[in-house]
Amino acid sequence: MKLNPEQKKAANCDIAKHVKVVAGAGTGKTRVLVARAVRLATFHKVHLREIRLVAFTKAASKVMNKRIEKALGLGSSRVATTFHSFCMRILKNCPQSKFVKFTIINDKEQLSLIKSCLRKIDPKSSNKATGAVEVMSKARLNQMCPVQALKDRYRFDSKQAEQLVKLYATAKRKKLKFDYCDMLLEADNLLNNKNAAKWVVDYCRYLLIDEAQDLNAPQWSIVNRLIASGSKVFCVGDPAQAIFEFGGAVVEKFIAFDSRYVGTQVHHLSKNYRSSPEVVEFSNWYRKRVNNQLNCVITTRAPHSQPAITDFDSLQKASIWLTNKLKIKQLDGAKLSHIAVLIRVAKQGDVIKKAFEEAKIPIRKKGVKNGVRIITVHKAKGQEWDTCYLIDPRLVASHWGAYLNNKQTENCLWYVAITRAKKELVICSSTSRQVAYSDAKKSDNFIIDDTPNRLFRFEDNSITEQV
Ligand SMILES: Nc1ncnc2c1ncn2[C@@H]1O[C@H](COP(=O)(O)OP(=O)(O)OP(=O)(O)O)[C@@H](O)[C@H]1O
Repeated sequence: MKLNPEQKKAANCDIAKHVKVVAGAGTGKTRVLVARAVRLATFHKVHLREIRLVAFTKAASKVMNKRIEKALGLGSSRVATTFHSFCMRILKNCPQSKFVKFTIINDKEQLSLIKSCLRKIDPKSSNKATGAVEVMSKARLNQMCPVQALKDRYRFDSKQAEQLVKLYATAKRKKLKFDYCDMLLEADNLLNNKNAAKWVVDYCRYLLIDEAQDLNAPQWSIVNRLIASGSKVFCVGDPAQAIFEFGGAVVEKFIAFDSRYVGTQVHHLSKNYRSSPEVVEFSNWYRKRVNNQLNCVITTRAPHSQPAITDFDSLQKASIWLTNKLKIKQLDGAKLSHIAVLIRVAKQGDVIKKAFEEAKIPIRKKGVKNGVRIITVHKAKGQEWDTCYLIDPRLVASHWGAYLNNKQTENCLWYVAITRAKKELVICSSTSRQVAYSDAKKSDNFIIDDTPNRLFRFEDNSITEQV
């Protein structure tokens, strides 16, 4: 695996120390993480069983396992895993665990379980099922009281809220099921037992963590307990890409990691291997908006085209314009699988999908490889495409302000979105529509509207070409 000198220094540094790699998008953090795992196994002869690489999604862990396999020539490798399956493995296999028979509840089971609990406390409230699970999980992950959270959100009285929390917990236990939140919290509980922690450390003497800026409080607690029992941590992350605040992520813990564990080696990577200089210049401006202290990056890529912003007053119009653009690209022989449309909420995707389907533009899904990817910014994290179209969150039918995060998280989301583009970046914006951050006034400018003119070109929103 090719590494530049900075990357090599990080991947090969002292294995007796904790390491933190903090760097911008596209600088090869994931590559360094995989290189570290390979180095541990080859140069230091660490048994693969003792190396655990924690990725943010199943897809990311699959890619990492493939790369490790390629480098080590193994038949199969399970070094990389998600945090949740790591916890599940601990709970199922650790001799001190009481949960060896438990399995993960799937979305359908969870919904029907919570609905039946809601029916018992108030037959009219079963429509609150999806929201109620989210509210309870978020509160638990943020170490807040789920009863209070339910009361605040749904105006349940204390008795009803308490009853719901209890009924749901008992129903899950009875069925020997865990939800995602239980897995983290129970694994964390288990590791409070020193013997259990010692047993687990044998399977993660070297704990490598991707996207560490998005770890939540229980995940950090697990990491801290493992460190206390002897694990050495190598974590990579980027505070400008902290986009999972709603899931309880605490970026401050990643920022403070080296102060908490004195002696931690800190590395920075400055070269971007993903995006053209125009995209990098554009994204560096956003990076500074997130945090002026963060280092900007320089690129190794060839120039391409300046990012474009096109203005629309409705999502329908933007979808038709996009359809036309993609037809032209298809005629020019572009591979549709190298193109992504990045949306904020699934509802935006429904409108765009409908327009593409009517125009017979293939959309990437199971069985369709050469199709355009329509994907939320959250899911797009860690991925890259030649061309990215970004859809302004203001371009939705109604309630457009309701789901926006606070300003800081919005800035991070834009940084993540922009930095997925390798060559071409087009923003379908809507300056005529207002937007409200959760922590600011409606009259506040949305981040895109503040972008300096020198960093982008305006693109006409009319459909001129006949396709
Ligand atoms: N030394 C290198 N030589 C060639 N290509 C590289 C090098 N380092 C990274 N790359 C490529 O750059 C791209 C970005 O790398 P990677 O995904 O590891 O970055 P990242 O820092 O994890 O990005 P993000 O923060 O966006 O997830 C990938 O296509 C990767 O293969």
